[in-house]
Formats: sequence, structure tokens, C-alpha cells
Amino acid sequence: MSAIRVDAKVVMLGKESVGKTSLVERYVHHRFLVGPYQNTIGAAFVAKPIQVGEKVVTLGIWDTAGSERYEAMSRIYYRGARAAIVCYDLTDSSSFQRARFWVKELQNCEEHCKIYLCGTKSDLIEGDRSLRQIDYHDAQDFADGNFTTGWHTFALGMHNNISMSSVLDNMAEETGVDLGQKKDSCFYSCCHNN
Ligand SMILES: Nc1nc2c(ncn2[C@@H]2O[C@H](COP(=O)(O)OP(=O)(O)OP(=O)(O)O)[C@@H](O)[C@H]2O)c(=O)[nH]1
Repeated sequence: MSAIRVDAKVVMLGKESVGKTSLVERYVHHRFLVGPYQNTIGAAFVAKPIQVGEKVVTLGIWDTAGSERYEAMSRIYYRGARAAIVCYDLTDSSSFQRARFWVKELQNCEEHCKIYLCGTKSDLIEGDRSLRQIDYHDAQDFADGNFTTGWHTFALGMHNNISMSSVLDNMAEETGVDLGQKKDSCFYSCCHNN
């Protein structure tokens, strides 16, 4: 069996249960798994070829385990990543603290890695706004203070297939075209519902 050639390594980071695996499942297999939550152990890998202009770019997506007990292992998986999707659950303020931790860590250790900050489970706050624990402006202030260039907003929820594709397709265009030129551009995404 021949090895898969990966053009761009992507890593999913964030506190346990924020929905990293669900985003990958949605993106790669177009499904949302219902049933008891199963935490990721260590990390899972999936390759996804996508068309970027004339080229096919294969993303190698590492879905890391969010539990702090696997923190040291997650560091192995973000090494050399072209992009990191740092997730937090819009209904869990502690997950935003954890996301801030990962952003700082990436900025210190992986200067060429683009960082996407994603608020997840937007469907829950659409159903009941009182569940929202991270104000849109807090996320915006954090992004403004930490990222050097413009940012995009995306609402990511279990019904929201398009947005995840937008994040990753956009990222692939960035990484697939000319990383050297674009290394300073960071993207910020979060739920844009107030
Ligand atoms: N309502 C809602 N639930 C979600 C969404 N995304 C994930 N979930 C639920 O949240 C739980 C955790 O989802 P996972 O995708 O396994 O979370 P994870 O971040 O990969 O968790 P770890 O593997 O522990 O790091 C599951 O019960 C999912 O069904 C979402 O967009 N909306």
C-alpha cells in the first residue's frame, strides 16, 4: 500500500467535547454522528483531497484529543502544521480559555501556522440565547489583539456544513498557493450571531 502524500497538514485543537471530531466528520463524510459522545484518544488522522484552482491539494487533518491528559501529545501533532483550527464551544466559557492557550502556544512555537479560531455549537445558542457564554465581542477583541490581519467569521453548528468547508477550502487556497508569501496572514473565525 502506498503512503498518502499530504500537501498541507492541518491540526484540530481545543478543549474536550467542543466538537472537533464532529467538524471533521461533517467536512469529510458529510454526516453528524448522533449517539453517546466518544472522546478521541491520542489523535485521529484523515486525508482529504480538494480542488484548489487547477491543482488537487491533499489536506492531512489531525484531530487531536481535547483532554488535558493528552496535551503533550497534541504538541507533537501541531508540529509543522500549515493551519490549526482552534475550537471553542460557544456555550462553555472554559473552552474559550483553552482556545486562548492554544493560540498563544501556536504563536510561540509554530510561527508559520495559520490559526483559525472557531466558535462551535452555534445551533444551541440559536435555540436558546441564554446558553451563550462567550460574547461575540470578547472573541473579536481577542482576535484583534492577537492576529495581525483581517479575519473572517463563520458560524459552525451541527447543521452547518458549508461553513466548515469554507474555513478549510479557504485555508487550502492559502496554503496551496504560496505559503511563503502568506505566512503573516491569520484568519479568525467565530460564530457571528450576537
Ligand atoms: N448541538 C451540537 N452538538 C455538537 C456539535 N458538535 C459536536 N456536538 C456534540 O458534542 C459532543 C462532543 O463532540 P466531539 O466532536 O466528539 O468533540 P471533540 O472536541 O472531538 O471531543 P474530544 O475528542 O474529547 O476532544 C458530542 O456529543 C457531539 O454530538 C454541534 O455543532 N452542535
